[in-house]
Amino acid sequence: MQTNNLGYPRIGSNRELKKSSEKYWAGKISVTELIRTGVGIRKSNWELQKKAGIDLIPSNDFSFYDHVLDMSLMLGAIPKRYHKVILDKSNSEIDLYFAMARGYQKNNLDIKAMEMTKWFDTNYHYIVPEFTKDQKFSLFSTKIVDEFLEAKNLGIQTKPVLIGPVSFILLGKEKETGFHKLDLLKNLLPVYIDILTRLKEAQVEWVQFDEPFLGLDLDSTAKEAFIYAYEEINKKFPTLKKLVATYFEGLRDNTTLALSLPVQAIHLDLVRCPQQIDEILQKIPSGKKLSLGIVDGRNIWKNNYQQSLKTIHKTIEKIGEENVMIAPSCSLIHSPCDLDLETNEEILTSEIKQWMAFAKQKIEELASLKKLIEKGNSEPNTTLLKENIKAHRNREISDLIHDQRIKSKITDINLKIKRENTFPIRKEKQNYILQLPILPTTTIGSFPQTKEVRSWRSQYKKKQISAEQYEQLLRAETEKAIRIQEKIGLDVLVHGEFERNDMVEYFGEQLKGFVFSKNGWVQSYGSRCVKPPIIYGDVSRPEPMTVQWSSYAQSLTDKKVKGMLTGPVTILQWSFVRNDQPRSETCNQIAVAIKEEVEDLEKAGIQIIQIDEPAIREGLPLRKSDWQEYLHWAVKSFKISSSSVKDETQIHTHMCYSEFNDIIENIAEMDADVITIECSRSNMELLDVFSKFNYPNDIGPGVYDIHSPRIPSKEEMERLLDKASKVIPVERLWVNPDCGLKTRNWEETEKALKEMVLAASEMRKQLIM
Ligand SMILES: CN1c2c(nc(N)[nH]c2=O)NC[C@@H]1CNc1ccc(C(=O)N[C@@H](CCC(=O)N[C@@H](CCC(=O)N[C@@H](CCC(=O)O)C(=O)O)C(=O)O)C(=O)O)cc1
Ligand SMILES: N[C@@H](CCS)C(=O)O
Ligand SMILES: [Zn+2]
Repeated sequence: MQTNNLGYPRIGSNRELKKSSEKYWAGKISVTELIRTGVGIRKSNWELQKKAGIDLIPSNDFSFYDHVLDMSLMLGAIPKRYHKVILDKSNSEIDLYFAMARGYQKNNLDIKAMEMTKWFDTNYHYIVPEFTKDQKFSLFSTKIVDEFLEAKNLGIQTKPVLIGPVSFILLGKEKETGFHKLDLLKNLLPVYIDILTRLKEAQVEWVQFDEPFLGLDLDSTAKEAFIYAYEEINKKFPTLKKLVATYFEGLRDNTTLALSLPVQAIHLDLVRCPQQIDEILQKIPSGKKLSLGIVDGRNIWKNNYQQSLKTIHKTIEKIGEENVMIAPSCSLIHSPCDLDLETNEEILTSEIKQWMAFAKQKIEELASLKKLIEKGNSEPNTTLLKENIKAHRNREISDLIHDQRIKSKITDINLKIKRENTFPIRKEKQNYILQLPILPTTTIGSFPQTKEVRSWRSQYKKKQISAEQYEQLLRAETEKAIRIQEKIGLDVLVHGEFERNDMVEYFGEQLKGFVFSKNGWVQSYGSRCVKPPIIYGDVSRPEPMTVQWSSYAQSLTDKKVKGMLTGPVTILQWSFVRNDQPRSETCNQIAVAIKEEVEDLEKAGIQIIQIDEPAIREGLPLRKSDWQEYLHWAVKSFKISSSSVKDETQIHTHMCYSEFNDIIENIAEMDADVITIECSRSNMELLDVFSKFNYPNDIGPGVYDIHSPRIPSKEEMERLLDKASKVIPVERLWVNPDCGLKTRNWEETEKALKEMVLAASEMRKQLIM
């Protein structure tokens, strides 16, 4: 039996990659230094896995920004607009790469970044490959071969990882009409053959092809594409060991297809879909290897050895030990690096820590399971097993987890899940109270999280400044934000969220049932990381969480200040969630906590409250047949949090990164008085579905992209508003950016918002004429 890893976190255990990349972008270090950081991270990752005893160690799992973008570069899928970047001789391959990821504004060039979207149902974002009708592919980057040789020079034989040809195409977007992206497969395969030829020459033994789409609903064209692609590859490389990795879902109706592919091994996600193993074992052709994804790559809980051993033994019995690999369920890029770095008892107590495993510990778990299989119950293996059983038993009976009062709150039949009156009645009452102009202007909540703001928090956490000093600094920053918003002329103000390290972590820190890591960073996109809170027990709200900030901001101005909360589904989705009860139950508990906060904000006189739910779409199961069950509890949780206010209180929600076509009815069912959405990058196309469905409530389509430092002009926003007003009646339109402004600086923010307010007033004038 072999241990197999699908991918290791590439940010470095102290976020070395983030720090280095940001310095490189700021011109503070050279390309050589940046590359050196990459070399260091790869070396340490490979050595760690080798030392732990992993048999199949991945290479090419490192990326300077995103592994899908790496593939586009490798395959020469470089959109024409970036070709000018290569023509500038002072630029290297990595500058072209970053231009595609982040846009390029230099030397009289102004090129927008490629689109970014969510990686399946995770909080990781990838750069979307772009395809044209006459798309050509050719080997552009040899990174995969170079990194294999780099490891080999260190004496480590690795298994290069790449995205399989079908998933690569399915991840991309057709930038023109008149063709189907899978038509491109025939042109793409010769480049895969070229890469595999070079890898074979370099004496690669195993190659991992990631094909996560095998876990999704596939039409017949996609199914045929899988067969065609792997038959073509196998014709050329019959003896090269090919492992097709599936993850994030079970194979279900694609089982026969996946097992029929002419490859030596298939990887299964047995955490998401443990039950698939029985069908697979019945259908697997003899001699094919199975990689059992039994260690959870998406969560931080310790593996249950007894359960894993049962699955491994069952598989060995059926297909023989020589055909079995054990692995994490998916790449470990979704796990934080190393639990051993969590040494602060005040942040993470040893009682809870003993229930957990980060990436390094998951690697060690695989090695331990292998020992337990190979050497049976002899010492020291019995100790390994006993310790694991003890940790699980300790968690099961811990007093920290269960709270009967919380359990009864969520089953309370008096819990309101519907507003008192319908939207038209509420709107009339809100108009009367709020007295807002037509096309009201607002922002999504956060204002620049400057270096200073972050360093105050860091000093406060390190006890270098007192709680009073920290609060005073944040109050001053909040007042500054209020004055700036007043000067710009926005209609509905926000307090700016300066007190928040992150829109989820901040709430987690104040809720019971959550713990935190100090260094448990996970890549979100490029150099941006998040530190997901860990939900270990029943969730409740001991005290108000945001009321003092919203009330303070409201006390500074006559304009309305919007209260700002993160919704239950987003808190759930962007946390590591307990695995001892259904997610829906945890979500309901968070919903009750948010409801209590909403009620306290209302009592404190806050008349507009926004409950952000940017992750509601991301949480949608990958298989359509599972959608309704999820949507039922997700929407209900939002409604629990938002329905107990009076008609006059205006509830907003905000969603970014969302493709609403499939779920528009459920969005309508959430019944927020106002929804703000990301829209500018799609040129308002996202609004079509709201219009087609006759979405009944108010909408604020984002009129500019906050991910870019570019300042939008008044005219371009007017054009977008004009376009929006053709599909949504102006009485129901709001004017706002796409998302929060925390990643921008003040200069960009002020300039862009001034233009936005001017665009709105221009539109109002035209309406009067
Ligand atoms: C809206 N988005 C979010 C997602 N998920 C979340 N959990 N939160 C989100 O907001 N998913 C979808 C999108 C993804 N977008 C982003 C955007 C920006 C970031 C980001 O900027 N991340 C920061 C880390 C933010 C944070 O937690 N900051 C902390 C700690 C800051 C820190 O590094 N401190 C230093 C010391 C600093 C000093 O002394 O000057 C340290 O601890 O070493 C804070 O502000 O306190 C990032 O840096 O990557 C993420 C996702
Ligand atoms: N209120 C949050 C939402 C981000 S999705 C912000 O403005 O950053
Ligand atoms: Zn957003």
